[in-house]
Amino acid sequence: MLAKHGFISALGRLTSHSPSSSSSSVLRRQEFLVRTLCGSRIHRPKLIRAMSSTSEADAENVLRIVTPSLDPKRHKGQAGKIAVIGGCREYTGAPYFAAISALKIGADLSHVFCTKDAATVIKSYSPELIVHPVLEESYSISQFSEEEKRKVQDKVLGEVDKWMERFDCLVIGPGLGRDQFLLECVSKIMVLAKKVNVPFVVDGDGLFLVTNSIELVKSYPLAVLTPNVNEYKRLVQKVLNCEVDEQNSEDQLRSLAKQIGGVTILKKGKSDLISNGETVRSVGIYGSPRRCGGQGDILSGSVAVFLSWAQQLKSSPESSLENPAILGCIAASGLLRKAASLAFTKHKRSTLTSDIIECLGERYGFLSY
Ligand SMILES: NC(=O)C1=CN([C@@H]2O[C@H](COP(=O)(O)OP(=O)(O)OC[C@H]3O[C@@H](n4cnc5c(N)ncnc54)[C@H](O)[C@@H]3O)[C@@H](O)[C@H]2O)[C@@H](O)CC1
Ligand SMILES: Nc1ncnc2c1ncn2[C@@H]1O[C@H](COP(=O)(O)OP(=O)(O)OP(=O)(O)O)[C@@H](O)[C@H]1O
Ligand SMILES: [Mg+2]
Repeated sequence: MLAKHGFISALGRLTSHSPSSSSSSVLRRQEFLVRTLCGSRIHRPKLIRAMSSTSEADAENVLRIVTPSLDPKRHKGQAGKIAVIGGCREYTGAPYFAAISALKIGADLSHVFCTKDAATVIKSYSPELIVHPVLEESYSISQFSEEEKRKVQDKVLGEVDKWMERFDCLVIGPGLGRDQFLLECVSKIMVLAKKVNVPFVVDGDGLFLVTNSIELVKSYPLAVLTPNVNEYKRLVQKVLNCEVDEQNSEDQLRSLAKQIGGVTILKKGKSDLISNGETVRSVGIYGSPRRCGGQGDILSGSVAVFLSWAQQLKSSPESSLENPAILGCIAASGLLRKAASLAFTKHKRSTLTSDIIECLGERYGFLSY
């Protein structure tokens, strides 16, 4: 055990000091990753069998592998450009939490595409975020003819489209609201993202949209859904046509992900469960007993960053073991839980989402170099 830890930390140091762009570094990271996820020196077929059953992921080591080194040769943007699609009249906290978490973890740029009403509020929370006041809700166009509404929709899509290819990952849904006109625009934004293979994490009201139009994500391997208990229940009812079965939650999650064509689903709960329809992994690190709103938003922003970092590790099409979406989910869940635990030791029952965000860097400090 200790010997394995020694080996792991030695290899961790090795990878974190070498330029992440070099192929030997990437190969070392992958070799390390395979060992970390599945135990040391296991042959490939055995490895694949090990991945196909539910097991507790070693989140801390996945975090270490996925995180790129802070290499002075890298330029702004290489550590990740994330965009959150969300923020409306009612909700300005959720998109802020998701977007600022992405920056706190180490992304270089974090954008928010929201409604005009939400934009000034979100900008005032933080000068770090790039905020685009481009989305429209029905109330602002209620006097418009159908033709004029179509023009507004085209304009919204044009505003997002000109940025789309620059993003490494989108987070669709935190604080989006459920306005029909706005959700129609967001459906089209998802189609644009799929066209250029930009991964996306769907959360909050994005899941409301997707549950009612499952074809938006079906068979898109770069889609990650992060449902909470209510959102999961609605997905199961809609897609599997049954109720949530807590006795067989792993099998049910696997079936759900398979039925949606192999998307990755992170089911949030006491233990977070992650599946892409084949393997099921869990992250049960002790977090915090506080269930204040906004923790799921931290998670969705974090998954986006870790997923895009994990994608940089991928070297060959046959390396199916290193599914970046699953790795991204494991890393994000592990980090959030550890940060929540640290925040709770400081603030106890007063712990708020912003306290947990403050702890992301602190908990992550040991990986920062
Ligand atoms: N500070 C903020 O701006 C926050 C905004 N949030 C946003 O709020 C929006 C809604 O997210 P929630 O997590 O609250 O959504 P949920 O669907 O989990 O819950 C919404 C509310 O409706 C209730 N509810 C859910 N399903 C129900 C049902 N079938 N019958 C009756 N009541 C039901 C829930 O108990 C909850 O109070 C999302 O856009 C989310 O991102 C949250 O992320 C929390 C923080
Ligand atoms: N019962 C629980 N015990 C321990 N941790 C939990 C529990 N439920 C959720 N969590 C943790 O909190 C994180 C956020 O999950 P939660 O269910 O609160 O999301 P959410 O409802 O979408 O949050 P938000 O308020 O941001 O919308 C999860 O990743 C999980 O790690
Ligand atoms: Mg949520």
